[in-house]
Parts: sequence; C-alpha cells; structure tokens
Amino acid sequence: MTLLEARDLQTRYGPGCPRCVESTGDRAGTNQCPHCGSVVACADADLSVEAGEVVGIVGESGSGKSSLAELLALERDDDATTAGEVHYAGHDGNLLEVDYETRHDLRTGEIALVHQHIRDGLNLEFTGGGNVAEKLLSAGQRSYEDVRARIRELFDETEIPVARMDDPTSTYSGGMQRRVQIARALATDPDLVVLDEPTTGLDVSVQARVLDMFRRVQREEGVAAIVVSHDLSVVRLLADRTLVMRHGRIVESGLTDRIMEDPHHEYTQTLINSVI
Ligand SMILES: Nc1ncnc2c1ncn2[C@@H]1O[C@H](COP(=O)(O)OP(=O)(O)OP(=O)(O)O)[C@@H](O)[C@H]1O
Repeated sequence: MTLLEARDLQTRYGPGCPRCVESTGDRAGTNQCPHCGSVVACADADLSVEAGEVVGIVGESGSGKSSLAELLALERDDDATTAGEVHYAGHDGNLLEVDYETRHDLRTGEIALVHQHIRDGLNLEFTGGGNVAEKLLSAGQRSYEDVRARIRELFDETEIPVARMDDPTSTYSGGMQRRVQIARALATDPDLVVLDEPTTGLDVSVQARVLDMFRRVQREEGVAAIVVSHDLSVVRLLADRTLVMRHGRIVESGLTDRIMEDPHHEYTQTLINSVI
C-alpha cells in the first residue's frame, strides 16, 4: 500500500522569478538563480513511500535534503515559498494545503519528524520523560498513569534507562538525547517517521548503536521511514530505496543495493567512491 505520494515538490528562498527552476539544478550546477539570486532548495521532486518501507535521501550539504524532508513531514518554514503536492493514505487532497488543525493532527499522530538538531526537537530543560509526555498530551492523552506507562514502554524500546526518565534531558548523553527524540517520535504510533541526519553530533560507536536500535524498532513496529543523511553508510544500513540529491534535484533513485553496486549518475559514483 502506498502511504505517501509527493509530486513536484519545491522550496525556494528569496523573491523568485519565472526563470528560477530552469536556471538551477544539476545541469546548471547550482541551486541559486543567476537572475534573481533566490535559492531553489529543491524542485521537481517526485517520490512515494510504501507502508513499512524505508526511503533514504542522500546528498552533500546544501543539496536540499532537509528542505525536502520538511515538506514531507508537513513542517512549515516561514522563510520559504513552497509548492507541490503531498498525498497521504486515508486523507483527501493535498496535505500542503490543509488547515492548521489537520496539519497539527497529522503531525502529532501519523507523521513524526526527528529533527537534525536536538534543540529543535527537544526541550533540554524538561525531563526526558517530560519531552515524550508533551507529545502524548498534545495528541490528547490525559491519564497520568497511562502517560507514565507509555513513557516507560518507549524508553525500554529505545534502550534508554527507565530510571533516568525524571532527570533533565540536558543531563543525558548525546546518544540518549537522540533516543529520546526517537521515543518521542514513536510515542503516538505514527505510520511514518522522518529522520533528518539521525547521527549528527554522535561518536561513531554511538551512531552505530542508535541506528541499530532504530532499525530493530522500525522492523518490529512496521513503521515507514524517510532517512535523510549526507552519510551514505547511514542510508545503506537503513534504506530499502534511496534518492540521491544534488543542487536541489533528485538526480538518481532506486533500490539501495542497486545504487551501491551500479550507480548510474556520475555524482552518485563520486559519493560511493568517497566512502569506500
Ligand atoms: N532559511 C533559509 N534561508 C535561505 N536559504 C536557506 C534557508 N534554509 C536553507 N537554505 C538554503 O537551501 C539550500 C538547501 O538547504 P538544506 O538545508 O535543505 O540542504 P541539506 O542538503 O539538508 O544540507 P545540510 O545537510 O547541510 O543540512 C542551501 O543552499 C541552503 O543554504
């Protein structure tokens, strides 16, 4: 079953002009319009995600991965002008055009975003449990006991010591903070989790443990995911299918194994050679 289908997604920063899209992208070798100076962070982006599937988005810094991921996670950036369509199973119409309440319901229920920067996703002054509780409360849960029980379950699942749930999140290690973000994202049993650079700021050994944990939970829960990373090894570990972005465009897509073994685009070949 197709969970999410996106067509012609576009995010632009700046005033824009009629030539922005044709003057940027892979062939133009830039994401900045030479006529008006706007940055076309992503354009012409089509993709779909099946239920339970993991789709990776990889590309160098500035290639537009976060911009695309934010559109897919229904995150609004007031600095940006956006266009395109996002359709989601069980909902009519284009989700980029729905009212605030519908967007809020989707984002506290079915679609969860794990931000690249911890501070965008967590309040470090709250306890670890409090960060997860906030999400449960905004999704309508009211019983104190049920909320505490769910937090314990989620801490267990994401391998955070339950005994630390009432400690301020600022006292957690980087790996634990990332786990709290994931626990918070999973709290309302979403169908889709968007992970933006899940390994940012973590040591290599901690990265591996967080990714292994996420892979296990993702499979056990059957939740679909979009994983954004500049690091091909992250996408290789998690993603069934991969999209490669450059200068704000998807330049290659396919099964992750195929992309790794037989990359078609010159840029993908360079990315792969740089990690081998
Ligand atoms: N608020 C903003 N104002 C102006 N330009 C922006 C803004 N946010 C992003 N951009 C530009 O949009 C382009 C795409 O940025 P984006 O963050 O989506 O890329 P990315 O591939 O996720 O990069 P990174 O891995 O470094 O986060 C970049 O050129 C960036 O400078």
